[in-house]
Amino acid sequence: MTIMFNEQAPRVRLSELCAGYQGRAVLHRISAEIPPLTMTALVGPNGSGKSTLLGVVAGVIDPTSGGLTHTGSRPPAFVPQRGAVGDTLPLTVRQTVEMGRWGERGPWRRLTRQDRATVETAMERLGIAGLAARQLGELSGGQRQRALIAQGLAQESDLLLLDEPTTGLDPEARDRIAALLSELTADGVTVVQATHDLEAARSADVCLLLRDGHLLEHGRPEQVLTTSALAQVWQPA
Ligand SMILES: Nc1ncnc2c1ncn2[C@@H]1O[C@H](COP(=O)(O)OP(=O)(O)OP(=O)(O)O)[C@@H](O)[C@H]1O
Repeated sequence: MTIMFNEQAPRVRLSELCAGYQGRAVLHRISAEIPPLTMTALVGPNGSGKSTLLGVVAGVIDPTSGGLTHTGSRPPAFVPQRGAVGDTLPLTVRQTVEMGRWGERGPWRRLTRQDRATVETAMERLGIAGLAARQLGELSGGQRQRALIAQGLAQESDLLLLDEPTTGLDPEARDRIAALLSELTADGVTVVQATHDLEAARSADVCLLLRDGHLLEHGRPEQVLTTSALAQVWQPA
């Protein structure tokens, strides 16, 4: 199925893509397009391959076969699941967010005034400017999550990939992030999030429903999030 919301080429095109880990096949012949300037939600039960697919789009996992095409000129910004990042690193919130600028600054990592302004804005947008000097390890899970999202934002990519960005957040923080992500798409960013948050999936422009590494459905939320899909994903037997 091809979904085009405008005349522009898809930001990412997957064709017959397969991927996995050391001989273990996880994704099976995934063909899909991620339209630009939209929010795409990856949904599916635990272990269905959402994180793996994000990792492939992020370029941290190589496909074993099939094609992956990016039309953007900038590398994607990838915000992995919080559990994948050491919570005990001796870093402040500001230092964590500053790491988002390293890709631009190269090996010397000397930040410009503009970089520092970008970092400040990213922290403000996530509501963590007041925590800038705090150690990451002293924060609550939700605060750390927001610091990692701010790091992704600071990369100023046109493609933001987030793995479960709202998991473990309180309703206020969840709403803040939902609003931020829709602002970003309006500002020219293509957003892809793996999510178990039904509200986030419903508010996406496109949903990709995965099960056992296969793409079952691909389309608008109202087409994809059917009663039976919801029963599989949100109330697993
Ligand atoms: N580093 C790894 N090495 C080997 N197998 C892995 C690795 N990471 C994930 N897998 C396997 O790949 C499959 C898909 O996992 P993945 O994390 O992509 O699913 P998911 O849909 O994101 O799940 P969840 O909703 O639980 O986050 C699972 O069977 C998992 O055990």
